[in-house]
Amino acid sequence: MSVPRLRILWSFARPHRRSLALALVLALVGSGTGLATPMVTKGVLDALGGSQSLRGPLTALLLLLVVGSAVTYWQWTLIGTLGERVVLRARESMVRRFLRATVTAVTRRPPGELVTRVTSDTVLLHQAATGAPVGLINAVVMLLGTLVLMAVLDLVLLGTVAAAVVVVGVLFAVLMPGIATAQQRAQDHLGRLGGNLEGALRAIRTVKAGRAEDRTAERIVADARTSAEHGVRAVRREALAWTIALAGIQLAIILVLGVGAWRVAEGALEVSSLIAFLLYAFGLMDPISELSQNVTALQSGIAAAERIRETEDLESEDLESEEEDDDGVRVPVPAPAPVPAREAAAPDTPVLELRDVTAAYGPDAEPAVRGVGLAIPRRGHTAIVGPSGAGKTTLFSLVLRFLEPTGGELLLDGRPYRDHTHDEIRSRLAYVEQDTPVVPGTIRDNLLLARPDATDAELRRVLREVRLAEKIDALDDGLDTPLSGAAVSGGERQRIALARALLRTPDVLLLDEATAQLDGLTEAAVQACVRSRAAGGAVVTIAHRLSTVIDADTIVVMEAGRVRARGSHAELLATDALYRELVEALRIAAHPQSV
Ligand SMILES: Nc1ncnc2c1ncn2[C@@H]1O[C@H](COP(=O)(O)OP(=O)(O)OP(=O)(O)O)[C@@H](O)[C@H]1O
Repeated sequence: MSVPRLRILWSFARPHRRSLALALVLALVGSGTGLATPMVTKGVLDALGGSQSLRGPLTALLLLLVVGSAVTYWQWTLIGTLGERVVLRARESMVRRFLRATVTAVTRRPPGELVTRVTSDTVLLHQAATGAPVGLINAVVMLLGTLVLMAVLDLVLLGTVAAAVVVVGVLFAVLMPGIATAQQRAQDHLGRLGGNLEGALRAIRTVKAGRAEDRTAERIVADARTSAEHGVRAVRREALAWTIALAGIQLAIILVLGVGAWRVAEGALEVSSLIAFLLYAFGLMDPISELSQNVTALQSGIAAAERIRETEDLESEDLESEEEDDDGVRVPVPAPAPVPAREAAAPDTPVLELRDVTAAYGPDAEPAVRGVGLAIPRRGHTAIVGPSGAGKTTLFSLVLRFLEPTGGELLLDGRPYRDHTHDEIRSRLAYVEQDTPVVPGTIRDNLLLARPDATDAELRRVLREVRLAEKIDALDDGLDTPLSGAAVSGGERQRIALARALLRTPDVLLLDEATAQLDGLTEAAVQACVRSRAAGGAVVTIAHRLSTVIDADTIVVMEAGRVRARGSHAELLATDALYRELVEALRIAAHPQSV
C-alpha cells in the first residue's frame, strides 16, 4: 500500500476532510471510553472491597457508558453519510465525463465496462475512503492505549500477552496481503462478468437465433466461477488468520490467568488489577480485527479508486470544459455558453463543405476516408452510396464532429469547423442513426431529447409527419408510454428517431437509412419527410433504398474511402459501372421476386 496509491484514494476523501477529522475525534473519544472502562471497573471493585465511597466510581462508569454509546452512534452515522457522499460524487462525475467523452473513446471500450466502474467500483470506495482510514488510526491508538494501560497494571503480565500478540501479528502480516489480492481478483472478474452479460443481453436476438444461449452463458459464467474461486481462496485465508488469532488470544489469556494467579498468591498483584488486565486482554481482539478489516478495505478501495481514475483519461470533446475544484478533484464545468447568433452566409455558400478531408480511427489505423471533397448545398437532397466499408458513416461522423480529420478541413456556412464549438455545429444538424437506439424513458422523453422545450402541439406535428400520431394516440398512456426496446417495431423506432430529428427544424438533416427492410408505411414516411425537408433545407442520406437514390438531387458514389463519382441518377447510370452495380443490387433487394 504505497503512498502514491493511498493518495489516489485520498483524493476522493479530501473534499470531506473536516467531517472525517470530526469522525476521527469521535472514534478516539469512543475508544477512550472503552479504554477507561476496565480501569474504572477496577475502581468500583476496589471500592467494593475497601472502605472508599462507591458513588464516584459508579457515576464515572455510567458516564463512560452513556458518552461511549452516544459517540459510537454519531460516528457511525457520520461515516455512513460521508461514504454515500463520496460514492455519489464519484458516480456523478463519472456519468458526466462518460457522456462528454468523444464517441471514439467511449465506443473503443467493451460495453458494460464503464457501467461496472460506476455501479460496482464506487461501492468499494464507500468504506475505503471514509470508515477505513478513521478505523485504522483508531485501531492503532486503541491497540497502543491498551498495551500502555496493561503495562501500568502489570509489566510481567504484559510481557506474557505481548509475546502472543507478536506471534499473531506476524501471522496476520503474512496472510493479509494474500487475502486482499484474492478479493481484488474476485472483483476484477465480477467487472468482466458485468460487461459481458450486458453485451450478451443487448445481442439477445442474435444469441438465440444462433442457438448460442448455452455457449454464451458458459463464457460469462466462467468469470463468475473464477471470481468465486478467488473468493473462496480469500475466505480460506481469512478463516486461517482468524483461527490463529483466536487461538493465540485464548492461549495468551490462559497464560495470563496462570501467571496472574501466581502473582496474586505471591502478593505482587491485586485481584482487581488482574480482573482489569483480563478485561483489556479480552478487548485486544477488537483493535486487531479492526486493523485487519480496514487494511483489506483500503486495499480493495485503492484498486477501485485507480480503476475509477483511469476513466479520467477518456478523451473529452471539450478539454477546457473540465477543471479542478478547490479540492483538486477534476469536475466538468456547467453547461456551455449559449450558441452565439450567426452571421448570415451568402445564399450560394454551401451549408457544409469538406475540403480534401482525410480521417482515420487511430494513429496507426489506415485512413477510413481519403482526400474527400464535397459541398452540400443549402437546399436539396444529397444521397451517398457505396459498398460496405466505403466510408459513408465515417463522413457523417466527421460532419457531426464525432471524429476529427487528420487532414483537410470541414466548413459550416463557409467558416472552418475549428471556429465553431461542437454545440454550435450540432445545433444546426439533426441526425438519425441507422440502428436508431432509443434512450431510457417514455416516447415523450425520446422526442424531447433534442428539444426539451417543444410543446405537445409540436410533438404531434412531427408525429403526424412521420405517420405515427394515430398509433401513439391509440396507446393507453399516449406520449407517456415507456419506450422499452421490445415495445416498438424497427420501423416505428426509425420513425420516432426521425420525428425527434424533425422537431429541431435543422439546417441539415443527416439520415443513415436502415439497411433492414422497412414496412411500407415507414418507407413512405421517410420518403415524404426527405422530400418535404429537402425543399426547405439540406438533407443528406446514406442511401440503402432504390427510391431514395432515384429521388436524390445529387448522388455521391464512394469507394474505399474516396469519392469515386457524383451526379444525378441518370448521369451516373450512364457513366459509372460501380453505381450501376449498386443500383442493380438495390433493385433486387426492393423486388426480390423479379430475380
Ligand atoms: N469505430 C471504428 N473504429 C475503427 N475503424 C472503423 C470504425 N468505424 C469504421 N471503421 C473503419 O473505417 C472504414 C469505413 O467504415 P464506414 O463505417 O465509414 O463504412 P460504411 O461505408 O459506412 O460501411 P457500411 O455501409 O457497412 O456501414 C472501414 O474500413 C471500417 O473498418
